[in-house]
Amino acid sequence: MLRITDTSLRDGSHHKRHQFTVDEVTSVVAALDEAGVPVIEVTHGDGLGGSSFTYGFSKTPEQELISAAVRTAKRAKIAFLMLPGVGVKDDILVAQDNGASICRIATHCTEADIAVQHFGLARERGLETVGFLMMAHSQPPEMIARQGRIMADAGCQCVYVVDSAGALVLEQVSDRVTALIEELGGDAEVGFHGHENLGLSVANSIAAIRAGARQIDGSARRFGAGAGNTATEALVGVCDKLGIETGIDFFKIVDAAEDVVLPAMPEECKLDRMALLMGYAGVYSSFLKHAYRQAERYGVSGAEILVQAGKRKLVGGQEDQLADIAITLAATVDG
Ligand SMILES: C[C@H](O)CC(=O)C(=O)O
Ligand SMILES: [Mn+2]
Repeated sequence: MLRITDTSLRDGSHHKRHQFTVDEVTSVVAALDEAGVPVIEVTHGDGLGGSSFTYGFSKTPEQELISAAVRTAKRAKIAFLMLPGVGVKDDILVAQDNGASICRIATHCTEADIAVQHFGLARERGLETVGFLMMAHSQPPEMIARQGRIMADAGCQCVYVVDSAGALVLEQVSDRVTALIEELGGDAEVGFHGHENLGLSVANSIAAIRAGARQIDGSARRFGAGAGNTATEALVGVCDKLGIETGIDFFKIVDAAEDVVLPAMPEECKLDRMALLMGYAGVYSSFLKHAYRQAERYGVSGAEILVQAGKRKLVGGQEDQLADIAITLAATVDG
């Protein structure tokens, strides 16, 4: 059976500027769990320890949100995300003490080696592990495969191709999934995490599944960074039609997305000019809200900030450079 992880309570945190409340998390987890979603990810958008000046402060401490999710879920496992250096090893232990059972560790797709200790610790403590190779569009399949090998050797049980910029197009997804499967040869499963910036997240997820991916991320109502993620409810419907078993009830997930998740969103995730530009220029989806903020602050074009971010090939963690770009643009306009 295909395993779908719903990440609306983690990737959606970017879209909500990390303002989730315990009540929202409780109602979303209850609805997703009732629909049969097997894994629900809950964390600050930038993972454990993300609440900061760089990424934006959380309204509610994420460990409280994780505890609330664990208390609420009757069947679903609760996962958390961590980026080595943003979160630290102790954060993993606290999340486990709070009842989370899946540790998802994300690195830029050329830097898997920074996660070796974290995978080791997670496995030693009996956590299930998932590895995220972020910005996977920026490297060819062979590099993704090499980096996946580092993660698997460190104890990662499922390596994800993460299309952080929503920039991958169909075969570019399956090529990367195939390269990973060939490299890992059963040492770890392969997964896919999509973004909707070029309108392809469901199609890309199906391409990944057809290439052999066994775990796929969705977000109910696409609640995620940029134009959002693969809509869990749409993915479930498409899988039903293709005879791919997910264990999720289509009618219940459609209701959950509309009646419970949508009210927790500040607004729908839009496939608008800014989001399309991100997919086209290969810009990290989580930069969207930061680009809006810097555009407003310095009176410059948000779209131009994103284009420049693409030219500079910025990666997650370089959010401060968006301010730098905005200041440079403002100086150019003034001069
Ligand atoms: C920390 C990022 O938001 C992880 C992610 O969801 C992505 O790269 O996409
Ligand atoms: Mn994402």
